[in-house]
Amino acid sequence: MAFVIDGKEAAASVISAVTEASVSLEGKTGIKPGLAVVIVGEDPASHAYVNSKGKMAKQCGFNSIQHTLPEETTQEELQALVDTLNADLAVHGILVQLPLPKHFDSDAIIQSILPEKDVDGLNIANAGKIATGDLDTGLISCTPAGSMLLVKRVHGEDLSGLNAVVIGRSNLFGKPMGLLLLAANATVTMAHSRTKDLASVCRNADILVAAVGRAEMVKRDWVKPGATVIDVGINRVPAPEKGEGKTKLVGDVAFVEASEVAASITPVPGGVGPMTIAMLMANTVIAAHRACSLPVPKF
Ligand SMILES: Nc1nc2c(c(=O)[nH]1)N[C@@H](CN(C=O)c1ccc(C(=O)N[C@@H](CCC(=O)O)C(=O)O)cc1)CN2
Repeated sequence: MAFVIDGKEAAASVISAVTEASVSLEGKTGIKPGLAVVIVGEDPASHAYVNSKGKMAKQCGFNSIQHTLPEETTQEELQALVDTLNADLAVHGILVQLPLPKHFDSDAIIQSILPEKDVDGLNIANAGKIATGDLDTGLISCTPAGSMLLVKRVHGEDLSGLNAVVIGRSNLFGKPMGLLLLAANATVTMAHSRTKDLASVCRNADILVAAVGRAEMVKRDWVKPGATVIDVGINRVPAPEKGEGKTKLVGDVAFVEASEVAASITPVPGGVGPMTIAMLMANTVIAAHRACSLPVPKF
């Protein structure tokens, strides 16, 4: 059976280092890292994530600011809020919770966040830095950064000689994840819905990263014996075994089957998910250090 990579424990250790850096920054400068989280509309899952971010920010000693806007907010109103937060010197990190309601041009909003405050790492300037191999001066998007931290816990910093396959090519995850694996010297294949014989491509992976958004799509025979499997999927599916109408979370990997073949694997829940919020806190404390012209902590 595979070793289960504990994302909660890894996230707790990042949070403890972030808290130490935040307390030390405040001690030196009197400045607390400021994180502004903006949410528009009523989506309950998004509200739950935003509440967790607010709680975690407070736990890290940050100044946590939440802006909750109604569903009928216009593009111009949201843009005006982002512009105000961009200009606010007490705000070091800005995050707009996604997805935004359908009437928004999300990309225009995300791209208008100042790159140095873009703690989600979704801005073209930050994405471009990863693409050019500069991992030190920008902000790296949280889920890929957290996934890499878990990969490095297993394999160390240098992935030379290892084949990595990323299933999924989104701007939010797949592309930056592929680039981070490449920057760590892995030989990277980006696979997606149009890839021919996906199962055999995946079977070649020493590191298999699944981000397809389809419940338990990656089966036992997709996994190379001894591989490391990182499951980025969060899918809510019916769980009749828990009672009528009940649901449960599963990843993009059939966990039990894959665990019989892999050497290490992340669970869902409790794997990559908690790392997303931990890396958001890490990016905020990094942004605050840069704003104070102090050397940035490493996580
Ligand atoms: N602006 C952003 N929007 C969204 C992001 C993001 O990174 N930035 N990611 C997701 C949602 N998300 C954070 O916002 C997020 C999703 C899941 C988890 C998590 O810890 N999941 C747990 C399970 C939680 C549960 O029981 O429901 C786990 O996997 O263990 C954290 C953050 C979309 N929007």
